[in-house]
Formats: sequence, C-alpha cells, structure tokens
Amino acid sequence: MASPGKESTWLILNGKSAQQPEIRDAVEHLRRQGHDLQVRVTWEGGDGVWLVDSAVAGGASRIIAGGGDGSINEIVAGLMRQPPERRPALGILPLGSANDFAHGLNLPMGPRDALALALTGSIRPVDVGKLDDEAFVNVASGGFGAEITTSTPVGLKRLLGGGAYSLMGMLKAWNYQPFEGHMRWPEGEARVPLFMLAIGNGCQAGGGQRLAPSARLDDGLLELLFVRHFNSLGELKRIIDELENLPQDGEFVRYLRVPWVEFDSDGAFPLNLDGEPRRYEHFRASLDREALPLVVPENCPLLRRAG
Ligand SMILES: Nc1ncnc2c1ncn2[C@@H]1O[C@H](COP(=O)(O)OP(=O)(O)OP(=O)(O)O)[C@@H](O)[C@H]1O
Repeated sequence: MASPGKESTWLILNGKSAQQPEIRDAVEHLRRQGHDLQVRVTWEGGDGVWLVDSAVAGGASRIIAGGGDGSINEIVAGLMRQPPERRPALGILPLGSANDFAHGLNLPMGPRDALALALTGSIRPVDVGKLDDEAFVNVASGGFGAEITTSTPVGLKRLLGGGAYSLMGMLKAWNYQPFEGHMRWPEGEARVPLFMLAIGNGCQAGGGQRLAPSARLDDGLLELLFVRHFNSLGELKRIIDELENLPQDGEFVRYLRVPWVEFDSDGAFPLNLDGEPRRYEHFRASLDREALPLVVPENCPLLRRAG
C-alpha cells in the first residue's frame, strides 16, 4: 500500500469494472514489481472529477483512468481544472465497451500490459478539445453520429455497415429528421440541414467508426466532418462513396481541419462529448493546445511527432 503524501500514481477505476479479477491481478502484479500505485473507485457519474482533486492533493504525478471513453472524459475534466504546472499526466487502462480513444492511440488492451504502459510509458503534451467550457479529448459527434454512439440498439451499428438500402429503410422507419443550422469556421460558413457531424481531436467514435482518420493530438487542429442531409437512396449512395474519400468540398460530405468551429442550431442539437450525450442550441468547439500530458505507446498513430 502506498503512503499518501508522497509522489505516486493513482488509478481511478470506474466502479463498474472494479471487481474484475484480472484488474486486481494486474494491480497486484505491478505493485509487486515495486510500483507505487493507489487505487480509488467511482460510485457514480462525476466522481472521476473530484477524485482527480484528491489525487493531486495526495501528490499524484500520474493518474490512470480505468474505464471507457466516458471515464476518460471525466478524468480529463478533472485534470483541466488543475493549474497547468501541477497537472498530472494521464495514463489509460481501457475498460469500457468501445474504448475508442484507447484504440485510436493503439494502446494495449490487456490489463497487465495496459497498466504497465500507463505507469512507465513516455509522456507527450497533447491538445484537449473544448466544447464551450467543457473538455473532450476524443470526438464530439452529433446528429446521426450522436445516435450511433449512444442510446441506440447495437443493431444500428451493424446497419451502418449493411449498405445504403437497409440504412435508408431504417431512417424512414425511424422518421429521422435532419437538424437545420448555421456552421462557421475560420475560412468559411454554411447553412446546412445536417445529417451528421463529427469534431475530432482523436480519430474514431461509436465503436470503431473512423470519422476523423487524419486526426493528430498534437497538431492544434480539429477534424471537422459534416454530412448534409439527403432525400433519396441515390443521394445516400453518393454520401457513402464520398465518405470513402472524405472530400474537402463534396456534394454532401465536407472534411476540414480547423482550429475552431461554431454551430447555431434551429433546435436542440444532440452532440456526444466522448460518448456522453448533450444537447446544444449554440456551441463553439476549439482546442487547448498541448494542455494535457498523456502517456502514449511507442509509434503512437495519433501523434505527428514520434511517441
Ligand atoms: N460505480 C459505477 N457504476 C456504474 N456506472 C458508473 C460508476 N461510476 C461511474 N459510472 C458511469 O460510467 C459511465 C462511464 O462509463 P465508461 O466510459 O467507463 O464505460 P463505457 O461507457 O462502457 O465506455 P465506452 O464509452 O468506451 O464504451 C459514466 O457515465 C458514469 O456515470
């Protein structure tokens, strides 16, 4: 057991996963190797944020988020409340159902390997996304993208891979309505009926949907993918083709790299921040440059500079 007060690493575990024997095994294994690792467990949403305060007060120099994208999001929110000079580094023990951020980083998924890397891996400063004042580290996905990432049956994810015909039928059955709104970014603006929107600091969401494939965490830019709404099967087929190539200025699909973007919606627009659902009538997405010290694997695909 580590002694509080001296420099140590804290593992903040989502309580959903805390009793898994392989997590206990990994913690004991690494403690036996001499690592000073304190463990705290969340009871409910929001606990991750104040547990970061406790970890910092206890002298933690690294904090490991044990959970999925939502848990990482909470812990990043907690870390961003700390003064930059006292902000511990973030390591990740992937324990969610999707683990999109961890997969994008190419982290090991086995608990022993993941925990060992989180404790000993090298640290790089990475950008943190901001949606108004809220932090996100991976992807904000909206419209249909928000529906894919939460609150929909798993079957819907399969439908996305099932081609235009089944997707069109499902959207009709669902009476899917586009979201009208006005988007602005440094070099342009557009009035759009939106089918979907993704704003990526990281590259994937929704359980492996690579919505922002050229995302880098250290480039000072957000990937902006938006897809205009469509009315026919033919148009949907064109969208699927355009999504293959992600044109800057396609007929339906636009893929841009921007330091900020603003959206004014005619209604409450559903947007997930790292998978956690929100609604906005107006938002501005931007970045805090290199604000988060992150533990990364070697040759991390989300970095411009080698990890
Ligand atoms: N002890 C707990 N029991 C149940 N839920 C919890 C507990 N502590 C936190 N939570 C909830 O867990 C959610 C975050 O889950 P997490 O991201 O770790 O897993 P996930 O949703 O399976 O991951 P992913 O987004 O990668 O699929 C938060 O919304 C939070 O409210």
